[in-house]
Amino acid sequence: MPASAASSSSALHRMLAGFVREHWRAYAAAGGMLSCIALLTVWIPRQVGHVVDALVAGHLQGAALLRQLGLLVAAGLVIYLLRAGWRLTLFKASFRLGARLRTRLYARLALQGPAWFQAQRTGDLMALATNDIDTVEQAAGEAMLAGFDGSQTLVLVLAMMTLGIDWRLGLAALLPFPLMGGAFWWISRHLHTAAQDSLARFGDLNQQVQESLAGVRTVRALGLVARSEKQFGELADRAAEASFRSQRWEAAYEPAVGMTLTAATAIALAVGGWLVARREISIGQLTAFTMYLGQLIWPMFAAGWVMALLERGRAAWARLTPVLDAPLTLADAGRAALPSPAPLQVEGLTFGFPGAKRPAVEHVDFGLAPGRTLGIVGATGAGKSTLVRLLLRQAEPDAGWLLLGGVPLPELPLAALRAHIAWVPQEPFLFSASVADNIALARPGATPAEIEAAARLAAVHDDIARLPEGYATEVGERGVTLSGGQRQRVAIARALLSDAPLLVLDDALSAVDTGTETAILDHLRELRAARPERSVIVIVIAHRLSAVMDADEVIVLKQGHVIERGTHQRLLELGGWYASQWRYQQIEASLDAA
Ligand SMILES: Nc1ncnc2c1ncn2[C@@H]1O[C@H](COP(=O)(O)OP(=O)(O)OP(=O)(O)O)[C@@H](O)[C@H]1O
Repeated sequence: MPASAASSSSALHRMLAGFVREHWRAYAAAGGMLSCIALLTVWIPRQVGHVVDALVAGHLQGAALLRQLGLLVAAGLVIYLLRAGWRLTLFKASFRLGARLRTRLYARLALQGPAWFQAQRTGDLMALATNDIDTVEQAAGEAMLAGFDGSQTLVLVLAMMTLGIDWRLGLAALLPFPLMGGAFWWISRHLHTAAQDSLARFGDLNQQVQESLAGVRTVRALGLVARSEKQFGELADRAAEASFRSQRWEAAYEPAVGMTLTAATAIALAVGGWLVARREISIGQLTAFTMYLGQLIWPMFAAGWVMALLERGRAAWARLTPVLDAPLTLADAGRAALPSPAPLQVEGLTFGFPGAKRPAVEHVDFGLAPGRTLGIVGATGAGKSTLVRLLLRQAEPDAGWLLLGGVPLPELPLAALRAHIAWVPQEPFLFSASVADNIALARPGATPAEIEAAARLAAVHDDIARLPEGYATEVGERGVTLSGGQRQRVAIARALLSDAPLLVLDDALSAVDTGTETAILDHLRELRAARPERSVIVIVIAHRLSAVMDADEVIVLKQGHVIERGTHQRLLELGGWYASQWRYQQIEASLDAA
């Protein structure tokens, strides 16, 4: 076995052992049921042997015969019930492992920053969350129990064959088995590599699906459908081939079992026939012996199956652990409580994306008291969204501080920080759910009246009322497609409903017209005037300066630096970038109106 396979195998075993220890009751219950099944299973041939011998000798008739047969049927029924019982008990536990791994993966992803995601492929991460975790789950469920069941059946059946019937016959029939062990070892080695390759190809295919779907409009518009189809076809073929190779190695277990058992049966009949002729064993005993041989099929198949499941589990675990154990780009160790109201303080903030020539923001300072509004403007690429990323702790600053309520952000629990901020990005995401559910996302218990009130504030109520089923209309991937401006306003309604004390509109009004923009900003102002005690901080990032003209302070960013700051009036007087941009936008607006 290659070194990597060996280390992934021991890592998988360690993880599974920990899980079994934790859920020992479920495993013990399932193991107990399997032991009863095994005992009953070996009892049946022995009983059949006695019945055959008694029939041959003419001792068994009438009610006694019926009773014996009834006992056999009852044993079959109990076996059936116990089999259903262990499956239910065990699979419940292994599904829990799958759910736990998915949660762990998800929690890990939530704590990684942009630099880490840049090095990952979305399709691969999706494959890990689905296919690879399913595979590990099978190793914790089917593989563990089939392994346990197979081994105990093997021990019991062998004991019955050698000690219960005749040890010479038992040993002779076992002669072909070491050959099968060798074949299993050889098949497993190849299966590990094939399984790893198959999982990786599935990841590639997933990645292509993800990219194709995300870029389907571009692909169509550029007339690249044929090229994209060809690429997809090639990856699908490769994934199918890799899966086939893995299945082929799995299938190789079966003939190895079949050939071994045929050889063992031939030897048993020859040696057994000789022993019967010498009257050292009875015909009934030979019958029972061949039945026992038949019962070895299950442990043999179980061994092949378990090996296949474990090899696939190891391959999947080897792909999962680098993601699960990747060093976090964001630590979530903060335990400080967030004071309320919490002013925001930004001091000497500097951050550069990995590999970038210059920082995206550099030495940025500003302070925002509760209840105040800050406008952030600047040319595209000036660093506006990067500031928000740092505020949401999607990335860590290289230097400087962000403090909320006087507490540096890393000292706050990440969940508390993110719950404190309602962030509306330029291209908000709507989930496949109703409009109402999308708005209520941040406050699932919100009443329809509260949802509607938020939609009115975001100036989207009338648009929603015109949808086929109003607020119940499904939107997102599987529903009605809303326009960019409608999506932005639904997201603003979602943010307003959340009641978070810090609202960030990150170019979130870019797709709405100036009239609607004014209406939303007026609503916001009225809302804050009506509830001054909430003292919400608002940060408005915009290209259109009309969106920030009422802010308490506006900062102008250029190449990551604050080049101008002040109120709208003060900036106009300054006669710099803001003033010329304002004049330009005024002319543009009057031309549009004309
Ligand atoms: N994920 C990233 N990786 C590397 N560089 C990035 C990344 N995101 C942004 N940048 C760079 O950081 C700088 C600031 O980008 P940012 O998105 O903050 O600008 P912005 O002012 O919000 O621009 P826009 O108005 O176009 O949204 C730009 O030079 C941009 O190219």
